[in-house]
Amino acid sequence: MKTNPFRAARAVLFDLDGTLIDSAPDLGAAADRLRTDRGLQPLPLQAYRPMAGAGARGMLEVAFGIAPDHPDFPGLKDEFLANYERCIHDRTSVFDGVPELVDALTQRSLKWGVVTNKVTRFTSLIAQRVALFDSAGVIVSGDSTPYSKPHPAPLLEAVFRLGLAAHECIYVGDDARDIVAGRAAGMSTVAALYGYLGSGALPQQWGADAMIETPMDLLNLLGLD
Ligand SMILES: O=C(O)COP(=O)(O)O
Repeated sequence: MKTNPFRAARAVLFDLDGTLIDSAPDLGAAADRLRTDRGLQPLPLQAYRPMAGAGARGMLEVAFGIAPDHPDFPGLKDEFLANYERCIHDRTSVFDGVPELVDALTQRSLKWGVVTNKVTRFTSLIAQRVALFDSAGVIVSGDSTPYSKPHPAPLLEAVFRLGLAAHECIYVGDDARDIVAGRAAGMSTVAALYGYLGSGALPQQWGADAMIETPMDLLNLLGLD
């Protein structure tokens, strides 16, 4: 009989923005500041929220409707990142249920970690300020390897640092690119439906092995509830 990969897991790796932390209010505020500094009307947080998982690219797309190939993009991106650094933890919170989930994993001797596309400059500020991350076995950022998700390299780096094999790990994320990366790395994947998902996303079509409505649903999947 085939082993259930969720029940045989030895570690759970998580995406950061939209999966462990609700950073959309600060990301949106940093982008909206660019608008108000230019005399434009502020936009509501709901406009920014679905795109918060796409970092600067997503926020500038909402604030100004521009893509990375636009000539103004690099300058606006630098200004956005400076704004974000100033407000990075003002309104950001850990999603309800995440601390309990992480406690349950560590109590059952499962390792856990973070694989994010956020660059180290910001990931480390958040890790320093949020106690949850003290028990993380590994934190891999978007610039920790030459590639970022959907490339599997950051996930494989996390697996290597944990001293495990990819098939012993689960990857949980709220974006199609998380599921693509997890599958390419040879992990079982879980789509976090409570996250940002991306505008107009159809997570049922991402090819994830499972979907969860809340962080604590993961315990049931792992057979730990
Ligand atoms: O900042 C980003 O690009 C998104 O970060 P994430 O991978 O934790 O969702």
